[in-house]
Amino acid sequence: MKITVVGAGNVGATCADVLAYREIANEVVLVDIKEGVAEGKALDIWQKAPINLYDTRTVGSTNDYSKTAGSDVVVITSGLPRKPGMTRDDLIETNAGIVKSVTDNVVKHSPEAIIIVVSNPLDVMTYQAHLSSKLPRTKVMGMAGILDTARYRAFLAEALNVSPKDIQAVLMGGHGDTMVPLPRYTTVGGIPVTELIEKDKLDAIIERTKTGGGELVKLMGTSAWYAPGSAAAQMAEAIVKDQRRVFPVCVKLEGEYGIDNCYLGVPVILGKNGIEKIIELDLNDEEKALLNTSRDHVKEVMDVLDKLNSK
Ligand SMILES: NC(=O)c1ccc[n+]([C@@H]2O[C@H](COP(=O)([O-])OP(=O)(O)OC[C@H]3O[C@@H](n4cnc5c(N)ncnc54)[C@H](O)[C@@H]3O)[C@@H](O)[C@H]2O)c1
Ligand SMILES: O=C(O)C[C@H](O)C(=O)O
Repeated sequence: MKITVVGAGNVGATCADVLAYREIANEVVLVDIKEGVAEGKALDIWQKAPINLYDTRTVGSTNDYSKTAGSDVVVITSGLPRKPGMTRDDLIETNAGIVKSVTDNVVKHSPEAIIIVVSNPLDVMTYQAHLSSKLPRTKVMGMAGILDTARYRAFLAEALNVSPKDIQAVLMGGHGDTMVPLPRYTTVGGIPVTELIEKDKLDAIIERTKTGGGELVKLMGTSAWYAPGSAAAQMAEAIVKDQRRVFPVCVKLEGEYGIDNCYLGVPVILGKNGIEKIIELDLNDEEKALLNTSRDHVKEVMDVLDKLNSK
């Protein structure tokens, strides 16, 4: 199996490292536009192999997509990260151009690849990759839900003083402040979370989750990479190993949840064909209203992208 990661910055290099040391693929190709950076990071990861004991080959490339040919999965992380004071949507103009050109190159050399988009604004960059690649919606998806649920699970584990391994959760909607964590679908070792934590504490955790990306941007001056890179690698693993894992993933909705032509995070089964199935939960009125608010926001940003593309 061969996986390409485009963008050898913080998220891309972390993702490539996880793919390599966990031996998720035989070959990982890292691509960047900055001369030598991808080659250097790929070499550094390869030199870690004798220490951490793995045999995944890591290859770097400065914008030479012939090295990516025949990839099974391509993770797109190229693009600007936000700085303090910015929203993810502020990145749209620059990152749309980058995602468009990268996707064109990816598809030329790996027409069968499944594409996982990470660049922000996530839902709309997934739309851009879908437009550029012309691939079916099952093969173009965005990573955000695994990261957002991981933040929610980590905060809950801390509050309850339990292992994060035992917290299961579903989160839906766009990757922004309108995301929709679902306490009704959150369990701790099988026990509904609402039986273990007071409502005000849970509400505070939900609010912290919604702004979890911004919390890190404020602390570091740029956005997060360890959890995002690992989350993208986990999606690639589910695909190349045909694991049929159930994850929240950004996908184009075509009528599911009563929503049409919008890229939103929903629970799916992820396997060798990409999105194997979209799982439709029976949401209550309050949850549906929150999801529709999230849809409205993403649709507005999709419209901005359509206008940029028609210039
Ligand atoms: N979906 C999510 O949950 C999530 C999480 C974290 C970061 N992100 C997003 O991922 C993106 C990358 O974040 P980062 O922290 O790794 O940024 P970074 O600046 O560390 O890395 C980005 C890399 O992309 C490269 N690049 C730019 N244009 C390119 C092109 N045309 N071809 C190839 N490479 C190109 C840059 O040279 C740089 O090395 C940002 O847009 C960020 O907002 C998304
Ligand atoms: O917050 C950001 O800008 C990056 C990413 O979307 C995140 O949630 O960490």
